[in-house]
Amino acid sequence: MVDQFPDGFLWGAATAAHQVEGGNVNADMWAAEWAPGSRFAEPSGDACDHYHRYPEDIATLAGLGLNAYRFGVEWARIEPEEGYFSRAALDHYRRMVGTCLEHGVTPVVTYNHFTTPRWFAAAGGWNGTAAVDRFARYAARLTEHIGDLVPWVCTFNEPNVISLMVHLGLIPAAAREDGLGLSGDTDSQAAQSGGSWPAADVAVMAAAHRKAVEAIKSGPGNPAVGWTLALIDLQPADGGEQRWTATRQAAELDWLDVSRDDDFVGVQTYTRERIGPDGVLPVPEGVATTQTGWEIYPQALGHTVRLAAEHTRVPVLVTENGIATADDDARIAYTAAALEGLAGCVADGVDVRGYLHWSLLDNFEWTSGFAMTFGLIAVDRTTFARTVKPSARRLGEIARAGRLP
Ligand SMILES: O=C(O)[C@H](O)[C@@H](O)[C@H](O)[C@H](O)CO
Repeated sequence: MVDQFPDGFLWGAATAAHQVEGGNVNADMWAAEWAPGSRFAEPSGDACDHYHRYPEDIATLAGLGLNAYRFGVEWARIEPEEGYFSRAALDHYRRMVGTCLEHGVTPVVTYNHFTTPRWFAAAGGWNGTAAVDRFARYAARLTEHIGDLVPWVCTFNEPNVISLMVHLGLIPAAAREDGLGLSGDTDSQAAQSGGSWPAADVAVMAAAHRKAVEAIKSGPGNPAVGWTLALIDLQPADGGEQRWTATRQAAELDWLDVSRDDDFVGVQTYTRERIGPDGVLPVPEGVATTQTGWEIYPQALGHTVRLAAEHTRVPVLVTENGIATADDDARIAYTAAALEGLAGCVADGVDVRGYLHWSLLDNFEWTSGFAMTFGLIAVDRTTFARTVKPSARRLGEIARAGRLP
């Protein structure tokens, strides 16, 4: 069994601003959580209060033996009103980066993880005329303030997520048109779940990404820049070859094409979907699934990392991988099997730079609320007290050893 990882490999965990910080009142998503008929199981509210407790959480991550932390910056805090940039918020995120560096933890910073300021969503979101310039201006202003300290920047988290859900038939094609801007079209599922999720059109998101990369590259520091992609391990089932080819091309390969001009591609994988002639096949009876109803299929990661590397020819960073479960032994087994697949990639010469587990904390899983527990650390929903799970210690041991047990 191959089990070795290269020196300097990034071992860590990931979070997103809206899912852990709390009190994100200027975000489009916040409004949608409280809207009548909202699709959210519950509002994010204080989430994990990470906005205040990040020093403790980063210290815990470092104490476990992990050396990297992927977190998101909340645009709605940085630019609560169009053209007005909050110095206090910029300073907050510079302190977060500083806290990572103090603990010898490499910060991997995501500039946009689904949520946007209300004013941006109200202006049509990603299909709004000035979306590209607005995002680039925000990226430039943020880079000016933290760029000198940040070695890894993800412009977008899963810009292909809506495209993937549309092509897998998980949300209505209508989402393709309105780009989930606040078009007032409350019928479309995603519109009810609020805000401006990424546009389904790769060209729209690629344009915003490319202009942001230029802004970041012309700022202080010399970060590696890329975006992260939701890569489900799509597999053709009997008679599904044609549909599989079309789905993979539109929802994954077209987006990977964009990464060819980047410093790296962030791979985010949890499971597989089998594509039959009429679409996604249900998980067979008796096959183990997660709290989210996904098949427990850790082998998916090795498959998608190989796909991303072969298709882009750029280094791969695993920016998300994990399992929603209350059974922490299942999390330990899942992570070990996923890492085995990743070690196989490394042994075959695939340029993999790191593994960031989703998630550092049990957190706000969007419309599912807090019921889905992906965390290496449990969070008491009343006191916010943190409890480190055995899976966190196990990942720390693997990180320290740089190899699988
Ligand atoms: O994929 C996403 O939607 C995000 O990147 C995360 O925000 C999720 O919480 C995670 O993937 C588990 O679903």
